[in-house]
Amino acid sequence: MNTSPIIALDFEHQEAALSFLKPFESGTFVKVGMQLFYKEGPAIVYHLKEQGFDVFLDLKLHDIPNTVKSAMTSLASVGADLVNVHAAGGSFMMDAALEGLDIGTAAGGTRPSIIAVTQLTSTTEEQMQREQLIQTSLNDSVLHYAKLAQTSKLDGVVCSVLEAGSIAEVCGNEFLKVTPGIRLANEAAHDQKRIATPAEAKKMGSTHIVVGRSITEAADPLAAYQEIARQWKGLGK
Ligand SMILES: O=C(O)c1cc(=O)[nH]c(=O)n1[C@@H]1O[C@H](COP(=O)(O)O)[C@@H](O)[C@H]1O
Repeated sequence: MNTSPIIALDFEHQEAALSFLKPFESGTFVKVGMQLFYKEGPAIVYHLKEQGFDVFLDLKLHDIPNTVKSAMTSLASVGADLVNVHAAGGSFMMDAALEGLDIGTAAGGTRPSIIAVTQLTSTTEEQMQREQLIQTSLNDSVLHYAKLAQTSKLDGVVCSVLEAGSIAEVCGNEFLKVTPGIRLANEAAHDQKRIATPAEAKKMGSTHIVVGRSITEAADPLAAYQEIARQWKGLGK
């Protein structure tokens, strides 16, 4: 899979997203999340694929197994390269998600990769313990979800850079560690709590980084993307 930084297209509508992407080469990896998908539907993914972009469709499914299975059957035909669910939906739900994707992938077509969100990068250990009543460390909770996702034969997880190393030790280097919460040094964290730089992500075992506002809100988004990609390739701090 394309290992370029994944740009989170958190825009209000298709025109804004496509106009933002004009300076970017085809082959760039982009993420369509809830905001854009709920507004534009599958058409936004068709447009991006037509223009040669790789697409992570980030809808974070979390429901009973039967519902997630049928939803994944529908999503399989949208044409995304990567989709996700919440690991907290449980192993039966993750099994069902994969089954649904297999059913929905047209004969001979390529099944999108599927990953599970562990603990959101906006969650701290203290908040997890207090609100979710999980009494382990945050790292252990993320690792537990990663093992559960791997047992369900998912392709990897969404986690923060801080947990990527221990997941690599337990689940292997091939298992995807897709890490949002990326910020350049001295940038505002906004609502993110478990953050790291692209260079740290590279060192600590991420397989992919997801970057939104550091690129989309930059004065020169292409230059910001190129600097992030340079650090991510191990070419700078
Ligand atoms: O699944 C995700 O992509 C995701 C999971 C997670 O734990 N944290 C997280 O930030 N994300 C997404 O990654 C993007 C991060 O955006 P920025 O904080 O602007 O870089 C957003 O589109 C989030 O929806």
